[in-house]
Amino acid sequence: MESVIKTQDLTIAFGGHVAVDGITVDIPEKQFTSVIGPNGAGKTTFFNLLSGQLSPKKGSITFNGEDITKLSPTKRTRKGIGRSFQITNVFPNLTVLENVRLAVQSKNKVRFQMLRHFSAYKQFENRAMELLDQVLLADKAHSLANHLAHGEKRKLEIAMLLALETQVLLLDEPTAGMSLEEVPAILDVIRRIKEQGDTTIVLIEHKMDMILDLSDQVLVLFHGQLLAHGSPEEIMNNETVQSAYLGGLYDESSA
Ligand SMILES: Nc1ncnc2c1ncn2[C@@H]1O[C@H](COP(=O)(O)OP(=O)(O)OP(=O)(O)O)[C@@H](O)[C@H]1O
Repeated sequence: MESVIKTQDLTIAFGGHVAVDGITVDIPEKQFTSVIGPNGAGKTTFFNLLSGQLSPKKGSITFNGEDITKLSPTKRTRKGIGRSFQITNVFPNLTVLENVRLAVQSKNKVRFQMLRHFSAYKQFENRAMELLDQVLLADKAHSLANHLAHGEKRKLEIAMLLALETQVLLLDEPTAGMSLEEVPAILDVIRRIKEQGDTTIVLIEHKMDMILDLSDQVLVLFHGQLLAHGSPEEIMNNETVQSAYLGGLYDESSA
């Protein structure tokens, strides 16, 4: 299987604290990779290194074989690594549909003047509607963005991210802060993207049932290091993982 992202000895420290410590890993193309680990394990920092928000102290990242270690977040997005909060340029006083249409336009690098052609405008709007359908938010297309509930805002972010049509999606706890009723809809959205089969998805999550259900590969971080990686079954049966982390977590979540 081809790797789309490879990291080599990726390391970053904040002060004396090594938050990501020598991570060497392959993210396979068109697969679903989850990143798990206890609080403070370095998951978000690892994402920040992949998306370019942070620069490593040591090590490298390649994307489709090209060294991107020194590229800015914007350049990485253009190359095909999309991360939801990078594009959270949600305009609160525009409608949901207008927000997604603007994201579609930005992907197509279309300036305002071109929109005088009604057909171009309509084409982008249709694409935006398709995306809203995909994230189960079509019924809110004409609501103002700032009138959305928290879970709906996360769906809008995902629609805007999908508008960029990046090869890789980095999703950092997409269900965080959601009410229990909102979670299944987001799960559904993520499952649909996975089932379409052309996107590489990397997900940080704490919800183990979600990870076991969706993942092809699981990376376990612990104190900034890659403790284990493998299929969900391999991870569940890995004794080191169980004693370091999963045992406690599972007891907690099934209690
Ligand atoms: N900008 C920063 N400055 C200083 N320390 C930081 C910074 N970002 C992260 N850290 C520290 O690095 C470590 C890893 O943090 P990180 O947020 O990556 O963990 P995480 O696995 O995503 O945790 P959580 O599950 O709680 O989100 C933590 O000890 C955190 O306090």
